[in-house]
Amino acid sequence: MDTALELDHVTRTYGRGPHAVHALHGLNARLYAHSLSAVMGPSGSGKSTFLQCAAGLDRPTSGTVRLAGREVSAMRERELTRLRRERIGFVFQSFNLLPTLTAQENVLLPLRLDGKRRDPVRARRMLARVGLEGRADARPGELSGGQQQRVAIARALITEPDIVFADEPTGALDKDTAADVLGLLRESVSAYGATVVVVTHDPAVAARADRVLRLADGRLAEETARVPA
Ligand SMILES: Nc1ncnc2c1ncn2[C@@H]1O[C@H](COP(=O)(O)OP(=O)(O)OP(=O)(O)O)[C@@H](O)[C@H]1O
Repeated sequence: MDTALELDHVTRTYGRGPHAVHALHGLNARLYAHSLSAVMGPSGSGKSTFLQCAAGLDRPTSGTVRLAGREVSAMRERELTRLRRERIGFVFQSFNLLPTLTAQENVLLPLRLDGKRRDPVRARRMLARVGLEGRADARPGELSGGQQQRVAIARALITEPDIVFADEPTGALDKDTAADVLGLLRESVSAYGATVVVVTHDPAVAARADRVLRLADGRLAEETARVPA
């Protein structure tokens, strides 16, 4: 199995002296390519900090983060911005679509920001893949929560990133819609070989993940791999 993401002795400390909080505390973790990993743990265990450091949105206080073999923790800001834009996809709990753009324009946004050719055929194909054939011209306000999250997933996948980070992607959805969205993330792994890391409180996500990493007090407390059926 190829390693997609490797965290080696990662510590992220907020504040100093007696008030210092170790959000991550010497965390060692490895996530594999072409699989769905869930990162879980109680509130305050370090999940958001893990995601921020892993995705190059924040820097560890010490330790190294390697994404697809490249040391993210050592990169300069410009290089990090490029890496996030080209090699990482993001999916958020609140969808984060631009309300004035159509579904198709939202999907094409990462390519537009990157100065790449905006290929509407590719966007429509991607929307069809996530079950939104025929809704390319709808604006987010005309779509349900589940459909908006599908657009967000299509947007995350359009650049064919090395890794997609999803932060509570089912958190704002009802149970059935959440199951659909989760099914779609699973399918992007099995059918298209995507690498997806979901940070979640939702046990239903963990149940369908290939691997579950449980954090406690900024450390890896437990790691379980799903036994193939
Ligand atoms: N900017 C910050 N300044 C100070 N302390 C912080 C900051 N961000 C996070 N922390 C602290 O670091 C610890 C880990 O926080 P983090 O948000 O990573 O946890 P989490 O597992 O994502 O929690 P939740 O499930 O509630 O979102 C907590 O004790 C939190 O209070």
